[in-house]
Amino acid sequence: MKVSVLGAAGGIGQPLALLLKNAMPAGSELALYDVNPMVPGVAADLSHIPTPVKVTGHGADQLEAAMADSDIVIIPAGVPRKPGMSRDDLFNVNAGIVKSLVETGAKVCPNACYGIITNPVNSTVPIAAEVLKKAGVYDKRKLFGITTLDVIRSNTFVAELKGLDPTSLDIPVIGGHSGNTILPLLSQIGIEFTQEEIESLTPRIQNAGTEVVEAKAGGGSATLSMADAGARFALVLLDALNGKESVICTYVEVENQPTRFLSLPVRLGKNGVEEILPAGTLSAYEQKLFDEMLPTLEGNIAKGVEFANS
Ligand SMILES: NC(=O)C1=CN([C@@H]2O[C@H](COP(=O)(O)OP(=O)(O)OC[C@H]3O[C@@H](n4cnc5c(N)ncnc54)[C@H](O)[C@@H]3O)[C@@H](O)[C@H]2O)C=CC1
Ligand SMILES: O=C([O-])CC(=O)C(=O)O
Repeated sequence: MKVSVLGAAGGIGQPLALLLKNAMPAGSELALYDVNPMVPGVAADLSHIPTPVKVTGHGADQLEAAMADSDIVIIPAGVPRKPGMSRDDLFNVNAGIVKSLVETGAKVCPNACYGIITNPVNSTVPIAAEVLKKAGVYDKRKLFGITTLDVIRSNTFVAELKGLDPTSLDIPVIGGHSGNTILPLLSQIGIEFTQEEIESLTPRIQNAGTEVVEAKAGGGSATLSMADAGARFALVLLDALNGKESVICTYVEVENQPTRFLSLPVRLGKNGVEEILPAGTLSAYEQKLFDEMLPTLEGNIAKGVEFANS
């Protein structure tokens, strides 16, 4: 299988490529693309690690070669937030980047699965969907917004609070990937919380990205934890394409839901999305937050669709 990473010289791209180089199955290929001219050097650097994964580096004018025949395309290309910015403030720059990358993918890897990391994810995934649709190659089973970081943060924060092993947790997080659209379902994991604990954990999870942006003080947003989350997602998807199914929360096109795109638990298999699972029963608190965030998510989706079709 071939995985391409677009934006591979960046803060997320480099550690993500490292994690993939060390964990992808023997015989697979990792193609790294970036507009930053150092990307062949990132590939040369990684290629010295003795794992049976071939790494290639592709500079600005080699996007087609990087993406050609990819089975999975992971996109962290674009600008990150600085303190005081919302993810939506990145739209003007990042929407065009995602649009043009996916336009090329539609030509050279029409059957690829896409994992979108570039923010604002709530809008960049609908952009990718519309671009692929226009090109006549859209398969909604193969387009994902990567929201795994929200899940691993939830696991970490709950484990810290309750003195548990974080690797024993897999907390469902539904909705989208920004502020109040991120909805962890703490009522579903068989752990007792006081309402006070829930009302402190939930906003901490929703604002965890901002916590990192502020702590980095102008130096960017989460890169290392996102690389870990991105690698987890890509490896689960690779396994699924190879026949080993898993369930993971991810932002996909859905049916019979209040919005066209939503993060839900999804069963991944050989064709990408095999089944979108129900969110299950929400507590009254979670249902209220879900209902309240819908207009924001709907607006983010509409903005992406409009941009892609303008
Ligand atoms: N989905 C999620 O949970 C998360 C998403 N993000 C998002 O990921 C994106 C990347 O973040 P970082 O890696 O920290 O930024 P960065 O600035 O360190 O790296 C971005 C890379 O993209 C490259 N790039 C820019 N335009 C490109 C193009 N047209 N084609 C290919 N490469 C291009 C840059 O040269 C740079 O190497 C941001 O939009 C950020 O908001 C960040 C953390 C979590
Ligand atoms: O907060 C940001 O801008 C980056 C991001 O999406 C996250 O860390 O969840």
